[in-house]
Amino acid sequence: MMVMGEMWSQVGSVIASVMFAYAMFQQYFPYDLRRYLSKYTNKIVSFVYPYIHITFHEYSGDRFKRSEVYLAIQTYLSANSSTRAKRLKAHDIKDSKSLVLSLDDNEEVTDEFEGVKLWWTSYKNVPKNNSFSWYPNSDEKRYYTLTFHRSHRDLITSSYLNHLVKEGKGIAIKNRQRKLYTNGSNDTWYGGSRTKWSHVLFEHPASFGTLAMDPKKKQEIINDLVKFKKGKEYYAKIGKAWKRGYLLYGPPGTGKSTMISAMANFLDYDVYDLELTAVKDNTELRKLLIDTSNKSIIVIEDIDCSLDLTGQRKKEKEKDEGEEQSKDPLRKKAEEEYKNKSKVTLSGLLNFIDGIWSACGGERIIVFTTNYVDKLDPALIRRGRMDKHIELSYCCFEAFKVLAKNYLDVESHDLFSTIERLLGETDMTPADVAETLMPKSDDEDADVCLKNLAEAIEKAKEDAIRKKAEEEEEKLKKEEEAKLKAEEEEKIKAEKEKLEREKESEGNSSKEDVKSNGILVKDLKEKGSVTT
Ligand SMILES: Nc1ncnc2c1ncn2[C@@H]1O[C@H](COP(=O)(O)OP(=O)(O)OP(=O)(O)O)[C@@H](O)[C@H]1O
Ligand SMILES: [Mg+2]
Repeated sequence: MMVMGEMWSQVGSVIASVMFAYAMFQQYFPYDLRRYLSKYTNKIVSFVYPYIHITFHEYSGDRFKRSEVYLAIQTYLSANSSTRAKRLKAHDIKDSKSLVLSLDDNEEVTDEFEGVKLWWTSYKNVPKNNSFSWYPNSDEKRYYTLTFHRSHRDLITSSYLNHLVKEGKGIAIKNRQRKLYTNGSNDTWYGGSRTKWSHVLFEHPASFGTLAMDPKKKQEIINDLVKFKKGKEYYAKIGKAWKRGYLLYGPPGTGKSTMISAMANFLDYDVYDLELTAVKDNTELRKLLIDTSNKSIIVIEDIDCSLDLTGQRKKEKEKDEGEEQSKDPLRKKAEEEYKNKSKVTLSGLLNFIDGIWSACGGERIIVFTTNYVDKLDPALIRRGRMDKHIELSYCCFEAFKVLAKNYLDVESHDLFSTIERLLGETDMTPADVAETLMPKSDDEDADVCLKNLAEAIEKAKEDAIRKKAEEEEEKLKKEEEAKLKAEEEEKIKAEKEKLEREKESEGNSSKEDVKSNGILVKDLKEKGSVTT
């Protein structure tokens, strides 16, 4: 026992001496000398140490975009090596059924390729931070290191890495879960800044089958999307970035947002819901764009609420519409928020849409929605930017038939002709029609719901007539008031003019007197009866 104790104390003192010597070396040897020595040490080490390391960082360049190779390695290792690793990280829940596992930080696994053994290690670098924080550091750098014997250099660098990236991407496509991304505020609650997009799984059930609109128009949109999806070579041939812009416009509740979901499901794309008011400036907008993936739809909803984007025309119209806009508190609030927070400009947004950055990756669809198409700057929605303009309007009979089939599973009914006539006479949004068609209890069957709808449209029609009459009355009243006001003003003006004229004529007559007096004085002077 004594011998063991002595041995440990000797080991301890050797370690202490080595550390002391190393500290002295660090402190007293000049940097250049240390670098020189380490160069030769590395050479000697590589002579006796036959392994090669390759490092794959998560972010290449200026942390603009996650490296695709890194992601492919992550997927490959998750699929192939997670059974062998001892420490794993559990990720997203796939289809809400199973966990996705990947290597934990600083964990090592082995892989084999054509009989050659290799080692993969995952690392996380946390930069030294002087201030203490309980919360995760946003500047963490992750990377994988691949280690293999130098005799297999060719096999690994040419065949293995290609095989790995291909496999990784293949697995990613197979496991692909569509996501709905959104850009919140880039400051987290603990003060750090993290990746700008955050996501949830995209699970909206809308499809073109359930979308209520004119079938011809619907088919046209579907054809357009199919052509776009298959158009990689065509776009390359004509020298255009592989992207397409859609402008969806129409009153609230006509299915603009629903159509975006239907498009995403049809194309099997991710959705990036871009909240412009949360984007600090044009640079951040560009960064967000670069950080979107291929096969995605980038959506900016209610683009008219972004004040500055309406450009010059807005300023001209401002006076006329100021009154009307200030009536809508929600709109006013959104506009104020935008004014306070965001410095994105119209030209920044135009660059976002068709600048050179938009070409990286390709296969992207950009969708704008608005309730007020006339208020947008023409530059923003011209063809080439917003290639296809789609109007979503009030519910027509064809659209109603789709809703009746969806909500009640009914394709024909006695009330259909009445509903067709009524829908032709009044405006009702698909959202209102859908809501009325939805059974509210188990007792409500198709007959009840359709009857409810007919009544609702009838009522909407009466309301519309009453509203129109009221508006007409209001208009007449205003016109009458304006007329009276104009007459009053005219009267006052005439009165004023009369007074001025009178004053003038009074002035003139006194001038005449002076003038005639002057003549009189002149005459008398000439006659010598007045002396000066
Ligand atoms: N054309 C439609 N086809 C099927 N359902 C529709 C349609 N339009 C509206 N709806 C129904 O009404 C609801 C509201 O529609 P949606 O959110 O798509 O309207 P919107 O045009 O985006 O309105 P807003 O301009 O207010 O954003 C949807 O959840 C959907 O159930
Ligand atoms: Mg909407």
